[in-house]
Amino acid sequence: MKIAVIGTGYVGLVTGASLAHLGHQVVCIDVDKDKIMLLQSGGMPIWEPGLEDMIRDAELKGMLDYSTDASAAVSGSDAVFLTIGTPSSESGEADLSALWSAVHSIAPMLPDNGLLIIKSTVPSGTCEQIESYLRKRLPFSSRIAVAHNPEFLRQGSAVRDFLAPDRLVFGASSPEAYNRLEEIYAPIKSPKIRCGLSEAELIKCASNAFLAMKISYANMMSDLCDALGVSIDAVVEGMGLDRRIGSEFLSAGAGYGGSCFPKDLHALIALASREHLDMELLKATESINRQRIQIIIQKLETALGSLEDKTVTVYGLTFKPNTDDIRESPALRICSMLQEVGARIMVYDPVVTCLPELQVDLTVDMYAAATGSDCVVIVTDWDQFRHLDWGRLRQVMRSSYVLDARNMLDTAEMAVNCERYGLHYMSMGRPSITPDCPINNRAEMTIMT
Ligand SMILES: NC(=O)C1=CN([C@@H]2O[C@H](COP(=O)(O)OP(=O)(O)OC[C@H]3O[C@@H](n4cnc5c(N)ncnc54)[C@H](O)[C@@H]3O)[C@@H](O)[C@H]2O)C=CC1
Ligand SMILES: O=C(O)[C@H]1O[C@H](OP(=O)(O)OP(=O)(O)OC[C@H]2O[C@@H](n3ccc(=O)[nH]c3=O)[C@H](O)[C@@H]2O)[C@H](O)[C@@H](O)[C@@H]1O
Repeated sequence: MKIAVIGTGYVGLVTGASLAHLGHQVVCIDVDKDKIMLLQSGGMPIWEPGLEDMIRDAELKGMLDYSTDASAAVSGSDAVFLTIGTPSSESGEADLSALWSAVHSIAPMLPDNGLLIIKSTVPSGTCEQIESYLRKRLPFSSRIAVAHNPEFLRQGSAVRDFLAPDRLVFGASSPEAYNRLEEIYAPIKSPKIRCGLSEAELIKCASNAFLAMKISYANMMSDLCDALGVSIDAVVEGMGLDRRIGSEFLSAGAGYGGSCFPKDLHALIALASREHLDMELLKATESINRQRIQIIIQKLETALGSLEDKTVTVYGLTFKPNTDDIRESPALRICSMLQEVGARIMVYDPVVTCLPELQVDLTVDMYAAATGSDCVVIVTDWDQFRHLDWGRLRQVMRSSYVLDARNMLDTAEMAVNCERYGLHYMSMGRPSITPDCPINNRAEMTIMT
């Protein structure tokens, strides 16, 4: 099929490349001329595992192209995907201005029998409004269909998630639209759900809100674990084995960030408030998430005393590992709060190596970033932090504290490192480890099969 993808960001580029990989002829379109020029000249605007190889392969086969001009690609298309950003507005509602601007500009280009597929995350009711706009605007509107096909990929595993999703959601109001979506995704064998436009929109927002709520639940429990001296690891492992609960998205730590959970929660709360509904559970989810940063600062102050004039090393800037995205990253909030309390900050991230707007020392070497430091705080769980040379780290540091704000390190291994190198290891909802205090055995759980 001939497919135009409008909006070549994280979702648009992955969607375009994956659809080309599945055998469709795809043109990715964006208003950002620099981005399109970069792609046309073989560059990559984002860093996402597996994406570049798939793009090069599709380009070689002549299945993937880029343009700033939507007209030819849209008018000759069997389907147009809209993958435009829907950020938070000041009121918390989704800002749909860029999406509507694209709808207005491509409406006259849509072919008779065309299919416009909204992939952006939008509040319930948006796609019906787009459909009725097109009906009024276009002469042959009865034969143009609108569909909503929300995207559930995660950054860092976007290609895998796109090609093997847990489910595909097809929201539409005509059999033709469902059938075309089935054709587009025919090679993907995941369960396919057919529903109305508004139901599809709500499936997406409710799913993100539920996942965020699960994370905040784990974080709330980790605070209780800290107070009781109990290990959150054993608690969530024991909870997660209950299939009704499941073990994913129960990792306690610095809280969720990224371009989606925070803004999708705001948008859902704002949508409900228009209907005079107070989404208390979601408000509590947000509040618990906000408190994570304060809790991290308190842990540092308990260990080091006043942070004024202390040097703190922040490991990880991105909102999660395996992406270069720093949108709404907890690390940025930790850096600004550390600055507020007068600490000097040194930062290392494996991918983000330059960020002029952040007034901190950013180095490209993990150990250089820790030199003279009073505490290393792991904020993003990049795999390479699992393989740190703890002896070398302790040698370059001024003091001996490590705060693992993602609970990514194995406590038994850290007990050995603490004893060997004189480190003090802290984490979130797990007993601290000091050089002279071996691991608390209550934290260990053995699963007998
Ligand atoms: N980032 C993610 O992991 C996921 C995002 N989503 C949703 O997908 C949507 C897109 O998100 P991202 O890809 O992260 O956004 P993004 O900000 O990375 O990309 C959006 C792109 O649209 C372009 N654009 C804006 N107006 C345009 C227009 N009129 N014509 C052509 N291009 C235009 C921008 O220049 C930008 O390149 C959002 O609704 C988001 O909530 C859904 C699932 C996952
Ligand atoms: O709508 C979206 O944009 C996407 O939002 C999330 O994907 P993403 O934000 O890319 O990444 P996640 O893996 O969900 O992580 C989000 C944040 O939660 C944090 N997190 C995740 C899991 C966990 O157990 N604990 C935790 O703190 C991560 O560190 C990260 O900051 C959803 O997982 C995707 O299904 C959805 O498509």
